[in-house]
Amino acid sequence: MKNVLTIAGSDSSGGAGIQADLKTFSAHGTYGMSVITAVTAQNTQGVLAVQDISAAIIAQQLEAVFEDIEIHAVKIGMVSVVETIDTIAAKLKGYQAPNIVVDPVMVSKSGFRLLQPEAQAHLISKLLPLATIVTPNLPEAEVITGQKIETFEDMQQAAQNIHAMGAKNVLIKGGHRQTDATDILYDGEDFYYLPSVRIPSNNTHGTGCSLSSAIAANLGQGCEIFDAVRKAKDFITVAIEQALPLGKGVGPIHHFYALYKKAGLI
Ligand SMILES: Nc1ncnc2c1ncn2[C@@H]1O[C@H](COP(=O)(O)OP(=O)(O)OP(=O)(O)O)[C@@H](O)[C@H]1O
Ligand SMILES: Cc1ncc(COP(=O)(O)O)c(N)n1
Repeated sequence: MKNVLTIAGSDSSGGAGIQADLKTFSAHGTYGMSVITAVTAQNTQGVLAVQDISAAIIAQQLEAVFEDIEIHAVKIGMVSVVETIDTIAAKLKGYQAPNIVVDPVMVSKSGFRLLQPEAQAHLISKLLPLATIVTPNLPEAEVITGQKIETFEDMQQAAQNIHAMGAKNVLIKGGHRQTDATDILYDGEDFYYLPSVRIPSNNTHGTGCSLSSAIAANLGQGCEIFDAVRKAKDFITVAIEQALPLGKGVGPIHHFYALYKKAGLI
């Protein structure tokens, strides 16, 4: 059994954040752990409030898990503020954490800001150089690079620019494209297209969180980067196809569909 850690915010409705990450780790047969950076009061309709956790408690959560349990991969999601980013960067460096997946969460699907504007540059300078892979969606890639992204060529250019900022691998996600949902992986040498049709679903809450967690679980289990991303893309596509129409807004995906199906439970 491999052990995977998520460092992220809590989503009370269970569709995104820590809850999505832990479900994804379980669905991949890994042992999941969590360091909570912020608590959000959130549901399928939006984010009502956020309370950031203090840097001291974040540091202690990190110490508690790293001092005790071997960690094979780490996923970083919502980091909110500058102090949180500094704490995470220092601790991950100190513990020489392997297989770090950075999901540069900035704004929720419902439009709520989950990363303070003054923390954006900090995320780029402190977390990207630690990343085995960084997984921006199109708006996040636009903020990180300062360029407009519309075409596949734009996505490739953005991936190269983000790679130059220190991330070993870059996955530009295509979930915000109009025509399809093709993602592009860049490993510093080659581009790999992960094509997908656009599934006409409203229930895509937490897709980015779950994809990055699936990549972390796959890396923790020993996959090479392309395989880790390809398997995660297959996982997320099925989970979106079988998404759950819960709540009055953007519902969650079905993390366990593939597992239940294999076990003959559905
Ligand atoms: N409608 C869709 N059909 C097929 N795949 C999708 C769809 N929406 C998202 N995806 C896929 O889900 C993954 C997450 O992409 P997306 O761009 O939605 O991330 P995100 O905006 O960071 O997600 P979130 O902020 O909801 O966590 C990508 O692999 C993307 O291609
Ligand atoms: C705690 C937390 N982390 C991340 C997201 C992004 O997910 P989405 O874009 O689907 O709202 C979120 N809504 N909440």
